[in-house]
Amino acid sequence: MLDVHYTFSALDGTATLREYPSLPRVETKARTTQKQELLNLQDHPLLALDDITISFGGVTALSNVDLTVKSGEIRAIIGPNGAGKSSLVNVMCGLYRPDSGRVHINGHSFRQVPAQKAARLGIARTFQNLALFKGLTVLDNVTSGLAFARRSTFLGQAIGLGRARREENEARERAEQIIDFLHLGEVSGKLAGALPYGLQKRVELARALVPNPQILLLDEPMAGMTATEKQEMAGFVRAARENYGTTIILIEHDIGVVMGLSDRIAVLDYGRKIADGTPDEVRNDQAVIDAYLGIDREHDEGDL
Ligand SMILES: Nc1ncnc2c1ncn2[C@@H]1O[C@H](COP(=O)(O)OP(=O)(O)OP(=O)(O)O)[C@@H](O)[C@H]1O
Repeated sequence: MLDVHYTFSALDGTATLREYPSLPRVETKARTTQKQELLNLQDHPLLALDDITISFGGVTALSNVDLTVKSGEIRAIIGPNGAGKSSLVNVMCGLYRPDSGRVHINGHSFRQVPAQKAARLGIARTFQNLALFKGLTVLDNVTSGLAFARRSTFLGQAIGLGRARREENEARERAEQIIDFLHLGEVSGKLAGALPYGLQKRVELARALVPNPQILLLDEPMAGMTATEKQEMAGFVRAARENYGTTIILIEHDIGVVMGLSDRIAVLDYGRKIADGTPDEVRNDQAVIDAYLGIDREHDEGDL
């Protein structure tokens, strides 16, 4: 059962023990070396963002953001609307090129992650808005998640011979396994577009899981769901980590779900990372409380 209980009652103003202290801003080599040492201390994170800044016109969506993601953890990114969460995920998967900073994935370092190679780097993602093939069955949608992993040529696939036929069968088998895993067996032959919204979101999760990604980016996987659907989805996300060892990075607005599901949470506000730590650390962080409640500290000394 998920712990989805979250209140602001534990506001005792305790200073947050950040897991990774922020580094003094020292330019050039000294800073790079310090950063490297810090990264090494963190169990060799599977993914690390190093000093990412990106602007759109006059809007700075992300400002000097650092983030590490350890192998096998469930890592949430939260923050008010417009805080920069989607931009951060778009930088991780190569949709956005930051103005400065670097992305480190599994020993590779990029200014811009090559989006077309994201699958080969072990990254899969889901989108904020559903992006299913509504006129295809659930099974076909889930199988399509392996399209980039297959090695046979388009012509070979079209005429269904040799390696292409074998890959097709393997893809179906793998899709069926994931469909069972996510309890979608009963709707496997139905058109995705005809399913209730909550199930469509689960089909999206299935399609993202089918290539067995090392890192799964979930952009608001529970948006628009009922409380029960959210709990089910949270259970499946956790099960994916337990069963397949998938490292999960998720953006989610429902703080209760995030607190119960995540190992560590990074909080963004106006493009800056204002807190980073365990759910308990973040829950008690005054900057986080202020960001969410919109408190102006100079003018509000009273109790909450
Ligand atoms: N492609 C883009 N073009 C122009 N502005 C953008 C683009 N992507 C993001 N932004 C701007 O960057 C800022 C951060 O947006 P982003 O979508 O990353 O925030 P968010 O935290 O995901 O917000 P929400 O919770 O509302 O989805 C916003 O001001 C947004 O308008």
